[in-house]
Amino acid sequence: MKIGFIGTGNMGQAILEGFIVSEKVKKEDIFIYDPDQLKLDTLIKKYGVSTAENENKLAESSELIILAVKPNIYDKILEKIKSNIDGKKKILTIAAGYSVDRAEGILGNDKKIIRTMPNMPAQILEGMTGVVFNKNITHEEKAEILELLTGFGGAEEIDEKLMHVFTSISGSIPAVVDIFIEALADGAVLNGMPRDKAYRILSEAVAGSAHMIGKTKKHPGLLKDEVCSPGGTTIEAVAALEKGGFRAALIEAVNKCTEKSVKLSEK
Ligand SMILES: NC(=O)C1=CN([C@@H]2O[C@H](COP(=O)(O)OP(=O)(O)OC[C@H]3O[C@@H](n4cnc5c(N)ncnc54)[C@H](OP(=O)(O)O)[C@@H]3O)[C@@H](O)[C@H]2O)C=CC1
Ligand SMILES: O=C(O)[C@@H]1CCC=N1
Repeated sequence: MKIGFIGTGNMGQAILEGFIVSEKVKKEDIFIYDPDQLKLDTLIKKYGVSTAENENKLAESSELIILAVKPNIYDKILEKIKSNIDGKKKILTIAAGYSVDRAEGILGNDKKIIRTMPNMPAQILEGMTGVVFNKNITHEEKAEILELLTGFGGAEEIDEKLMHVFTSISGSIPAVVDIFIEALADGAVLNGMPRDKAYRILSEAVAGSAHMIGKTKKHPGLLKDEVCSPGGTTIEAVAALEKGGFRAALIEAVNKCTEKSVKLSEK
């Protein structure tokens, strides 16, 4: 399948890298367009992909078009390329708060639209992508797209009304985890550990703890209890977090993030 990227910023590049590293897509089948020529030149050199003169040329030569620009220019770009989108091509969106309805409103409800919410670990094949298909995507096409997206991590079809909260707990979550690890490393540095060593240890310890939840299927509260020895070290950390409002801050973070996705969808 010929795949075109409109926009090769942070997320576009992460997906591009995911396709190449996973070998799900041949470099000859990838086209990219971005107004930043320097960015294009770097990516062409790095991945051996091709560029297109503009958004319309890219749409003409691609069967699947990935719109990887900021949400505020989605309408403009879709308007621009719509004459090149027939009933066979597929448009894949990745923007926060950009509904299937909105894309259909511009392209027509006879077009094939896939709304996704990927996340940055796609670039190391450990991404998580939420997917919504419009009614024009066939059963076979759904399987083909899910197979493509699982090349760079997990992918699952979700109900579109859950896409706002999915954005909070998957699309945006790398930033939350990054802050969490950075702050924990500050604590380690405070106690004399070199920062690079702390980051290396934390990335393993945090990944392992996260995998425990998925693999053991135990309740996270139970896993926490198993770590807290009576009168031991961990319960001191737990007490400090509760005192600092850690849980409330995280709940509010998910809530605010979800609200913002809703707001973006109302624009
Ligand atoms: N970053 C993330 O972790 C995630 C992002 N997303 C979604 O991905 C989308 C992109 O975000 P992100 O990658 O972070 O943003 P970036 O700003 O990093 O990337 C957007 C890219 O699009 C380029 N661009 C601007 N205008 C055009 C145009 N007319 N044609 C082609 N390219 C254009 C920009 O160039 P220039 O910089 O020169 O303007 C930039 O390179 C957003 O819709 C966001 O909601 C979804 C999940 C996770
Ligand atoms: O911050 C954003 O709006 C995008 C969507 C999810 C992650 N980054």
